[in-house]
Amino acid sequence: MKAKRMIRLLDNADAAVLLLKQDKEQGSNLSFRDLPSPYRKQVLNWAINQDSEYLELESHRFQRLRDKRHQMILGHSGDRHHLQRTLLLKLLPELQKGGEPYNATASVLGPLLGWDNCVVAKRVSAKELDILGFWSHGNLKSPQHHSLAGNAAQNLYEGLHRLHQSAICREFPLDSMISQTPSALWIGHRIDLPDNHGTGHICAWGKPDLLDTDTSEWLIALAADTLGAWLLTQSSTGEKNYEHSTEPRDLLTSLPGRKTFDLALQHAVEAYKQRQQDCLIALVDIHGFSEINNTYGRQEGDNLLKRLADELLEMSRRKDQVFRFGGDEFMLLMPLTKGRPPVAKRLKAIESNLQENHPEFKLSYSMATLSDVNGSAEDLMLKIDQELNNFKHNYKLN
Ligand SMILES: Nc1nc2c(ncn2[C@@H]2O[C@H](COP(=O)(O)OP(=O)(O)OP(=O)(O)O)[C@@H](O)[C@H]2O)c(=O)[nH]1
Repeated sequence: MKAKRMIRLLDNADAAVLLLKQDKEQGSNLSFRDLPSPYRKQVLNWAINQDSEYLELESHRFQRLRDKRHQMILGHSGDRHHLQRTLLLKLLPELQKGGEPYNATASVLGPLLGWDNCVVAKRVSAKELDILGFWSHGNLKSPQHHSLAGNAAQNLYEGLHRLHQSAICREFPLDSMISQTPSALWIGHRIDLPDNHGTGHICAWGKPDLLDTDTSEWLIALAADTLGAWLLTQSSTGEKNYEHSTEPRDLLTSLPGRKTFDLALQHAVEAYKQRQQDCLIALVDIHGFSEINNTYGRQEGDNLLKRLADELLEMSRRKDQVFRFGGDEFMLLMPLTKGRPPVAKRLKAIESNLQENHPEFKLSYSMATLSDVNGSAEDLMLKIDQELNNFKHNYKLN
């Protein structure tokens, strides 16, 4: 077939096509002619003067087919709008089906990326990963459990300011998944939820087949955000199934009481186990409150309890909860986002506010996080009780 007739046939193809005969341009289709002129020059220069199998330009990857005299150059577009649409149109129904979401993400993202391997992992503890989605050379593999130590993704979870990373596989000889392909490129992206940075990560390694590295990174980030958003909707609908307390609020302070605290702590423990959502619990007690009652009368004691309840609510963020645990004891439950909130400093400020009317007013307090006690509610209560006793004991000594 004559070159011109052939090229006319390819005019409506999405791929950009350029035909050369003995290094002379024979024709090109519309998609090729639509490319910016510097691109076209670069492609022509590569086709004539260079031998590499592929040429990657910002949004295209060019490949050549040749015999002794002819060359056909084919350019595939890594058009991001198209990729975004494809990812979302495939991934959302897959997630909706209700299967394992990490695996669903790997099953859609793997073929779309076209790298040899694509992993979607969940961090199950500070030191361990579950590889729940593993797409490798065209197949989905069974889940695996891995230690985070030595894993290429380890840096993504450390410090948490590094959302994205790329490296060469040989840099991670201890990572058994990628050590077989030492010269391959590895790229990874962390999955973040608003209250839980580092829920998991997505990575790909091997030879990029369809997309250039930039586009792959961008697509992985999009998949990570989509999966993160999905996990978030699941966890909030999950919370709707939680048992709610029917305990009436405390009449004096309007705060929820001890039974509600027990339930809230149970929920916090579940969130810690499922999503590694850590939480700080603080027990706050008025030091020598019976003395205050005796000196100023119970009415004044009541007023003080109300003031303290208001101050504790004021120092709390939207996600924190304050409970009247009983008598002059209050409990704070604070999901952790960026490290520990300065609870002791805030309690000192409350103390000095209330000392304006009652110079003898002092608070005793103790606190612990779920991660301090490996997620055990019982150990947490024991720890904060013990520490409160120590605190009070120290007051008496001073
Ligand atoms: N005004 C008032 N007092 C209360 C209320 N509930 C409990 N109390 C009093 O709070 C006091 C708590 O006593 P303790 O647990 O010994 O506490 P404390 O005197 O602060 O002693 P330490 O905590 O060891 O410093 C008791 O005197 C109770 O009668 C209330 O609703 N209003």
